[in-house]
Amino acid sequence: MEKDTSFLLTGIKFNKKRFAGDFARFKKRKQSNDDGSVDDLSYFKREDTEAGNVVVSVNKKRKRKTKAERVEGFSVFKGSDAVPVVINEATEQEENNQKELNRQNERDLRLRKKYGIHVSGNNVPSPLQGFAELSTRYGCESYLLHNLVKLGFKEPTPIQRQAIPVLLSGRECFAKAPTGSGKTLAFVYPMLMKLKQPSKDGIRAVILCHTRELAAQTTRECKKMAKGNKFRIKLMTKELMRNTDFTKLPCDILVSTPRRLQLCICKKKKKIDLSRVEYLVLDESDKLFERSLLEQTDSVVKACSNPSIIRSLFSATLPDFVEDVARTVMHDAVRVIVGDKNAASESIKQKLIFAGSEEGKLLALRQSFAESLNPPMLIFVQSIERAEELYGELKFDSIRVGVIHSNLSQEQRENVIDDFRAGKTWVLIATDVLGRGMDFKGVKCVINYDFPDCAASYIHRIGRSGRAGRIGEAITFYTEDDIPYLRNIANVMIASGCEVPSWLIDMPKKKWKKHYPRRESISTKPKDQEE
Ligand SMILES: Nc1ncnc2c1ncn2[C@@H]1O[C@H](COP(=O)(O)OP(=O)(O)OP(=O)(O)O)[C@@H](O)[C@H]1O
Repeated sequence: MEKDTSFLLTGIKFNKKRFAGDFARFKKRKQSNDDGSVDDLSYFKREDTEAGNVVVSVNKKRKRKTKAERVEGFSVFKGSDAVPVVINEATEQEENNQKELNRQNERDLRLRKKYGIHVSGNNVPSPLQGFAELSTRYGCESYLLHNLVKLGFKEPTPIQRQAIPVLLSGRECFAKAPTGSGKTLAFVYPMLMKLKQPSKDGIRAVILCHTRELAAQTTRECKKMAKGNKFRIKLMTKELMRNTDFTKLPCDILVSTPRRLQLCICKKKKKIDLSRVEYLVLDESDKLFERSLLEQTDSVVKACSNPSIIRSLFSATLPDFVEDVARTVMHDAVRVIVGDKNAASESIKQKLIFAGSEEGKLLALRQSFAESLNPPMLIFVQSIERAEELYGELKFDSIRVGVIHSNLSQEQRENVIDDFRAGKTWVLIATDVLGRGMDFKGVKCVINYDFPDCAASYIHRIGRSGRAGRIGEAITFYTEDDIPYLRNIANVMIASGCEVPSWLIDMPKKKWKKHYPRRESISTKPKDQEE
């Protein structure tokens, strides 16, 4: 007797030759249900009735397939005296299953409503009621649960409640949830659960991040979550690119920027092979689909050619064009949206301040430092040049200030981040290189010294504060040049539950193209005295 189908055949005589077609179909279906869930293994349950008859009951989650499957299943038992009994009991069982399914759907709806989760897609798996279900529903290994406890995570965040079961069910997914709401864990955790053990079968999972800083942070987070297992989790550094024979690289999870990975794909010799990648995550996916990164991202997506790959897209902003592009490559994906589509995190207090001129901005900034400096604090400007100018102005004030932008070397960038994390620097001036994804837990205030270039950029920048449910503050300076775009920020503020003055709501809407106006220099020193 075949091991796979033993539960179907016990106690009856089965002519395998005659019913080869049916047999093959059952076998095939069993193999395709490979999400490892307890439910799926018991897709067909064999139950012995008191009369010794065999009843085939169908798992509630596959209800839509029930009818067709049952009819085919019965053909297997043709000629058996027990058939009429089976039909009645099976019908009753089916009704019970339907009732249970309805109850489960109602529970799911209630839970999703409670946590502001919106889903679309076929047969979306139930959200998690708590982390304990990772073990009861999905057989999560205990070391992973221990790591959650060590990290101090008691309850899943809304995105974790829904995205984790989706990915564990082997479904592709695009997810949008507010900044600081735990999206990293939502994609790393199911990846670790599905990979199970380290293996030497080449690179099995890839996480793409738009900047080196975010890639480094994500690698660190992965390692924390995987502690206790010997997964090889690698960050694609310059050194790794230069000195590695990728045909021999032992690696389970690779974290990289698209540019670096593309260079390794295009190498002439010892190039990287991504054809066995089982999981691909595009973090900050809308950024990865922007023109500047699209070609590189596309090369990586193409190189991950495993037909059974599970891809997922995560971001706090998910414009329609990203969904449209994603839909062309993803199969039967589930869409998970937490909160309002164009909202910032609700735990951030948002303020707009009219500064009049460039000089006015600097005065307002110094005045706010004098009144109350609430470090650590991030200040965003629109260009590398302006970041250096502002740094030049503030570095002699009695505050500890740092600056970061893409013209610094990798080592300088790492040092600046380390100093900021360690509290050696109180105020960090940054371009949009730090605008997304970076998790500086304690940041209490973000200042948009220069108006952001689009609504998404605003949402991500201010989302560096108010993370993991903490209270944050965001102040945005604006000048005459920015006034036409104020209404767009007002829309985000309204969607995030902030109060907005009526004059702002009455302003006309303006289609927001990339807004980087020419601004006067920040520097107050005469040109000939600048260093
Ligand atoms: N279940 C949880 N309970 C408490 N804190 C959590 C939980 N999950 C994650 N966190 C913490 O929340 C913070 C934000 O998480 P993360 O960086 O993943 O946010 P994000 O949603 O990816 O934000 P962004 O959109 O800005 O990239 C981190 O410090 C993380 O450790």
